[in-house]
Amino acid sequence: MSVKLGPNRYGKSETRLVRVVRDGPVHHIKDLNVSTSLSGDMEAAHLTGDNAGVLPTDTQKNTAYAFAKRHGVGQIEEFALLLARHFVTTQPSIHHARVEIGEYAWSRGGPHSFVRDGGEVRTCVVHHDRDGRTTVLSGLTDLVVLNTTGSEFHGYVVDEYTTLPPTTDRVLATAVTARWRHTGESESYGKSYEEVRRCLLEAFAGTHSRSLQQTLYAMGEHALTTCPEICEVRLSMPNKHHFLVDLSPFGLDNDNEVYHAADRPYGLIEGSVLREDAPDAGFAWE
Ligand SMILES: O=c1[nH]c(=O)c2[nH]c(=O)[nH]c2[nH]1
Repeated sequence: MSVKLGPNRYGKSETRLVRVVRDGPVHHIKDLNVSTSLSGDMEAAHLTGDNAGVLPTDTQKNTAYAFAKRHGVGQIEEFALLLARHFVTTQPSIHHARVEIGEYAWSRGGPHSFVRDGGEVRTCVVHHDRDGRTTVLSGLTDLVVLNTTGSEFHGYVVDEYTTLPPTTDRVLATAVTARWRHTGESESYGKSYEEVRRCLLEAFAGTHSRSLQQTLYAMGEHALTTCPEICEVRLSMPNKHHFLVDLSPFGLDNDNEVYHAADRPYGLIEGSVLREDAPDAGFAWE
């Protein structure tokens, strides 16, 4: 039997990096989770154990720390691009770099004191290859949102297993994971991020929803029609079901007031919304 090496990549995942900038008595922090993944001439490493082309994952981690000191950490997309370009341009054996960063937000509690903001994480995924092709995704995870009305679900398929009652007024709640693709390299990733996030929230709150699918599309559409620098939005939204509790055993009615917030199972609604003329995504989503 004959076998061969298929697609492969390697790197250091989840390097936790905190950069403090000491501006006199006022300090600033950036709190990152950096994952690097490299690929290229790795046949020898896999087939014969020859590591001559392998940049150790430990070195990849060190590079992230050294770059945080040397270059500082601005927008996560820019830091990811810096690292990706460095690996590809300095190592002949490395043909492609993927750098993913999550940024945890902290609010100021004092000149040198900070309070972690909720569970929401800003994210990016950057690819760069030796032909100079670069792609940038920005995004967020765990943006938890809830509407107490303005959501219906009815008119769906009913078969012999359907028990779900139709509703014209329900709680709609989800934890949004969103990623959006930049058409080129952006001038201002920070401003772009704030604007896309604002659009997602505005559409979630402002859409009279007949399903989470319809809300998902409205969110992507609003971001794309407002932000010219992006061409595709991918959303993953668990339907965090809120079930009305039957209070009749206690002689109480329940007119959409008391719910059981179930954590599982949950519906998972996922989709992509893109411009008609969006350029080919290439390796952006890999
Ligand atoms: O918005 C919804 N979409 C569905 O596809 C679905 N399925 C379900 O049971 N509840 C819901 N809600």
